Amino acid sequence: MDKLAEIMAHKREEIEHRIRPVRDSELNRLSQNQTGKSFAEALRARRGLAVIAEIKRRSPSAGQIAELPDATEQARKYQNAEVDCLSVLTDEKYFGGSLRDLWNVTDFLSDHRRDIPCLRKDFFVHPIQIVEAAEAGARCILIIVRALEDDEIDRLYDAAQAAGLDALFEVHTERELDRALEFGPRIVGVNNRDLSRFVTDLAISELIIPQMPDDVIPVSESGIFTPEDAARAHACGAQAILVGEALMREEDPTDLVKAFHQA
Ligand SMILES: O=C(O)c1ccccc1NCC(=O)[C@H](O)[C@H](O)COP(=O)(O)O
Repeated sequence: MDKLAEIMAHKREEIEHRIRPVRDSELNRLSQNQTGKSFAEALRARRGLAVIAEIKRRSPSAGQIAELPDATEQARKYQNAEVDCLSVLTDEKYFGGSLRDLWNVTDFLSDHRRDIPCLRKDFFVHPIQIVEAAEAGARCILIIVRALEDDEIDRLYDAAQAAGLDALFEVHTERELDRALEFGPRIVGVNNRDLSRFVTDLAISELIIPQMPDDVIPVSESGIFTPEDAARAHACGAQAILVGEALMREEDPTDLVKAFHQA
């Protein structure tokens, strides 16, 4: 079984005991709690290349990346570095994150009056995860096109919109982009990493991003380490990059974020 399929199978099992019906009225109530900029607005507000900085302790491809007892320490570094959005990995088994991390990070940001929208980075299969994301203060969820059936994508995107959240549609091939566009997404990320084989290649963004329509915000994700990598993403049309490992390995990510913004 490839790694993404293994993770999705685990996720379906993990959330089984939390599944319950999620009504539109509950999602609409959650949408009324949203304050500040949406995820899409924060990406559009940046002149130059926007940076979505990820809090990522470990991953299946890289192994251990950072010892991080408290996710808010990384959020503080990212806030000081003036990133545009955060991505908080909440999967425990494969990435060492938790929903508690997301709660802590969004509490930290609101205590410091910082309007930095957060993505709940997890493997979404059911609207209950969207309820959890909205309750924990996320402004965006992830839809991995390859991992889901059309009816699941429909259900997740409807629920996200009803809860007032954006959705980052993630694709890795031209066919997946065609599928994603059927749902009218506002934000589409091209994952440069093949999640089955863990080969990372920025040429995937260079192939797919130019094919996106003008009303979509294109994001290049994974394998971006240097300002030159960011410049490649920007040159092919990315409005934003999503970066985990490179920023997590910096003691102070400020200079690297600045270089990414200017790439
Ligand atoms: O990163 C992995 O090894 C991975 C494996 C299987 C599923 C998802 C995976 N990563 C999720 C991501 O999309 C990345 O964390 C994100 O794009 C940042 O990537 P990077 O800058 O290369 O850390």
